[in-house]
Amino acid sequence: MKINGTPYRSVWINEKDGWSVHIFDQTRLPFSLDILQLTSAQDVAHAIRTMQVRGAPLIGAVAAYGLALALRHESSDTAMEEQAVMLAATRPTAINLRWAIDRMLAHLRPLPADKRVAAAYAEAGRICDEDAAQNEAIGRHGLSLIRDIAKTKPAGSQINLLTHCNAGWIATVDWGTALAPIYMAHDEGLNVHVWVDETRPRNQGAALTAWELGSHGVPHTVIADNAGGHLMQHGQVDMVIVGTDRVTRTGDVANKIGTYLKALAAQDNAVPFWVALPSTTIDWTVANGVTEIPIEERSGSEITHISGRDERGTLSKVQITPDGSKAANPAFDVTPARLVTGLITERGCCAATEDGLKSLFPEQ
Ligand SMILES: CSC[C@H]1O[C@H](OP(=O)(O)O)[C@H](O)[C@@H]1O
Repeated sequence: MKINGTPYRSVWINEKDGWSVHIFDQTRLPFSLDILQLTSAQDVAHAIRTMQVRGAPLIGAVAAYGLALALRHESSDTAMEEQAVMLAATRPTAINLRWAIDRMLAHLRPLPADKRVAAAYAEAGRICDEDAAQNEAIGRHGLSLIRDIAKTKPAGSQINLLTHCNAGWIATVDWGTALAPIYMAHDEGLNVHVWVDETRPRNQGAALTAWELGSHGVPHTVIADNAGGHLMQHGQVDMVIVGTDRVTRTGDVANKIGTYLKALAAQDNAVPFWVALPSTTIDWTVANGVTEIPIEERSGSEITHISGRDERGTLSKVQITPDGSKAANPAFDVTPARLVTGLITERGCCAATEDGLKSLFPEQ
């Protein structure tokens, strides 16, 4: 996507040296656009753990380059396996991370050690190109849903969408998942408006989705996480569209904490609840999301403290809870398939069911 007219992806190889990896430091957005140069697998692991880089497809792509960086240092079998385990362990919920590492290992294990570095960069590049193409396709399929909503409303009236967290281009290599259809609808002239859940505690909505939509000129309103149900009760939401970190073969959806509550409110108000995902986010080995998907528990300090820009324009962090108060911070929840209207994938839309997914992915 473009930033001030310049096209960017959210991960790229430094053209000056041809091997170091560039990402945006997403913990500094929306107030500062800082490019981070990653030169080792340890740099990549730190960036993923601290959420300088985040978003299910993107952490998979960056971890793939992390393995390439590791192989530049040492390309033996033992070193490669050890670094792969280290990178895969950086965050537990998004299946894309495991998927990307497994794909890299399957490609690299058969190769002699002296061929692995070049092959790793090439495969990581393919992972990036495929993600961007898949998300563009998700955009086209999701666009048809938004067009259908437009047909049910008076010509030109506002189409109100609600999204949770950030599933935009900066959560992927390009285009995004939940936001891709929104960008395309806006670009073709549909009158879309987005309710942006702030998405406590890391505020990916308030900081990242709002920044993305504002940069692209898409009308949007940031709301408290707890406001969505009220808006749905008052007919202010035509469709909920979110991303995901892992979808089971039966259609259960793991996503940022709070998604489940939005799905409950959507069902109670007969608001369509759609989930956008590339097939790299499907975990075909898991049937029951609630009992089988590992939920990341992050530091309580993300609850007790909040970051932002103060009145002097300085990025700072302040405490918002009393000294000594405990905090619990599950980072994801699982929305049962029964609450999901449908899934938007690169191959089209389907029901959030095993048959629905198999209809699009019969090879599985
Ligand atoms: C397109 S995947 C976006 C997905 O990833 C986010 O999690 P995090 O910001 O913790 O990496 C969130 O669950 C989004 O829906």
